[in-house]
Amino acid sequence: MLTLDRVCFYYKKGEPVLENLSFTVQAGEYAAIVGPNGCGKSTLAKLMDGLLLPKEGHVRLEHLDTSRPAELAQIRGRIGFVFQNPEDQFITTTVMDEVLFGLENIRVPREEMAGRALEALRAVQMEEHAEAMPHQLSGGQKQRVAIAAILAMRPEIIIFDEATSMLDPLGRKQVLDIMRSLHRAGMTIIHITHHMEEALEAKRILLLHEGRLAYDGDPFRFFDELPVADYHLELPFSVRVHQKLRLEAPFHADWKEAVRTQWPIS
Ligand SMILES: Nc1ncnc2c1ncn2[C@@H]1O[C@H](COP(=O)(O)OP(=O)(O)OP(=O)(O)O)[C@@H](O)[C@H]1O
Repeated sequence: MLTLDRVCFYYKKGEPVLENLSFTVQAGEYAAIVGPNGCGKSTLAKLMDGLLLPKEGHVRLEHLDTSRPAELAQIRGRIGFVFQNPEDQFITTTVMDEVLFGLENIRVPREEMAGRALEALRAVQMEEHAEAMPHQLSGGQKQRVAIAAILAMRPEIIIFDEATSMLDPLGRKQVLDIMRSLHRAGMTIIHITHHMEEALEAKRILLLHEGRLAYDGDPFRFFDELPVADYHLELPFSVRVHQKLRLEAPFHADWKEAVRTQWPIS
């Protein structure tokens, strides 16, 4: 359970980015965090992972608190972070080394390392590329390697911060499929995204607006009841079709009635 308790954050005093933010993400949840550009989504993600510390309030993973230096490393070990640009994370020369590097950092016993790395590469269908150079892979493959490097460390929560935004449709689909299957396997997924189609995948949507939570709940109610355009967000295609059909439903009802009166079944 990851809890934000009255979190306030600013980069520059007097210019708050997040104000008095409180919510809890339960183990096994799949939550999307959405909001207009610059509303503080990435800042929130970094606070959740302990990359940034709140100016006021607390971020806790169960009883561990990011503001206690002795507990921060434990929290960071239990939460994985996938960035927008996987290349920012690559520092070694092969895919396998990239995954092993993370394991070395968290001091996994040497005899366990190769097995864990292979298992993680298999989970993202990249084991055949273990000896490839990361920089020669496609965008989607690079992001899958970045995910494997995180998976090998066996986190409980993975935060995807705009992790699909640089990918082509196929790469995006592959990463979304991985997120879905990780969620099915019990992993807690926090997905920060601009893409409302992707947000629809989540079971819960949190909308950030002007440093506060403007919505926290079901994705269907979110798209149905909220003036989504007011937040500079686009409705997913499927929701637009659904709303259009619903608007036209009276016409269809009349049409059926007209058919029934014109050609009554005797
Ligand atoms: N390192 C930084 N130093 C100073 N200000 C920053 C820094 N990082 C972000 N900001 C500012 O904090 C605010 C929130 O930024 P953040 O990147 O968290 O928003 P976001 O919702 O993720 O944006 P986007 O959707 O454009 O990625 C913005 O006004 C941004 O300019």
